[in-house]
Amino acid sequence: MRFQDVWFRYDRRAPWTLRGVDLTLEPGETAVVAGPNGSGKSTLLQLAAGVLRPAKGLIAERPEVVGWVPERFPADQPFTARTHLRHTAAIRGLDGTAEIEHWARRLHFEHFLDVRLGRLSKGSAQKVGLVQALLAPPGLLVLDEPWEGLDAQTREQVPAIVAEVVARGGSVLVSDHLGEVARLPGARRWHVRDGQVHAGERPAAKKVIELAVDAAEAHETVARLRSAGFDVLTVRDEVPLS
Ligand SMILES: Nc1ncnc2c1ncn2[C@@H]1O[C@H](COP(=O)(O)OP(=O)(O)OP(=O)(O)O)[C@@H](O)[C@H]1O
Repeated sequence: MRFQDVWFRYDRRAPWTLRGVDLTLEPGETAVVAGPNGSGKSTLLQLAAGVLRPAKGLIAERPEVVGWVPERFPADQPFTARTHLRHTAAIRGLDGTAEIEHWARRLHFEHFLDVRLGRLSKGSAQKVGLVQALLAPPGLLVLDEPWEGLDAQTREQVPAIVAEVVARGGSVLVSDHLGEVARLPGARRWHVRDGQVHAGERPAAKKVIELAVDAAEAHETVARLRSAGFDVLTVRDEVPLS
């Protein structure tokens, strides 16, 4: 996907939010959008997702299936989570039953599938917001502050979900306030400031090494690895081989 000299403002008399943005996101690439509050991160993501249109310029080669997870999932709808997800699947040309069950199991929300969206907590609604973007494998996944509002268990899943989209050749664009970038190995950084976007270098290819330590030493080992400059991605209990 390519941004070609993209300009955007919310109103014809308003100042430009973004000016002359030129960017490329390759298939299989992840970019993390950073920048001060109000700099235009969400605006950039909405342009990428096709939710907003540029006033000038062009966004070329946007993949056909775009999964868009807004910062706040609009939960004021008269549907249950299941009905909402079924509608979304139908728009994608899918039956969706198997996909909805898969994601409800994986993100632990089978118990509220038949609860109306308006009655869900913010975090629960965010899960539905995440899943509606994943029912059909996205060629582009756009995540606006994906860690915000999600419970810890679901947050742990975000890097794995991103990795799965990328492994299928999809691209991922994610904004990040909470400094969780380190958990997305290989991600590029796009910095938004004063209406312009500066793309950082493509990071060198990395390998992920799994290692096991005694539970009592886990905390200290993580601290030692981090202080030595390594990105510690996950810490989990050992799953015994069956
Ligand atoms: N719907 C809108 N109508 C008018 N102005 C808007 C609208 N949405 C955002 N803006 C303005 O556009 C600018 C960029 O907003 P945007 O939400 O893209 O920034 P952001 O970097 O994502 O901010 P934050 O870090 O606070 O989420 C801000 O000045 C904001 O007030």
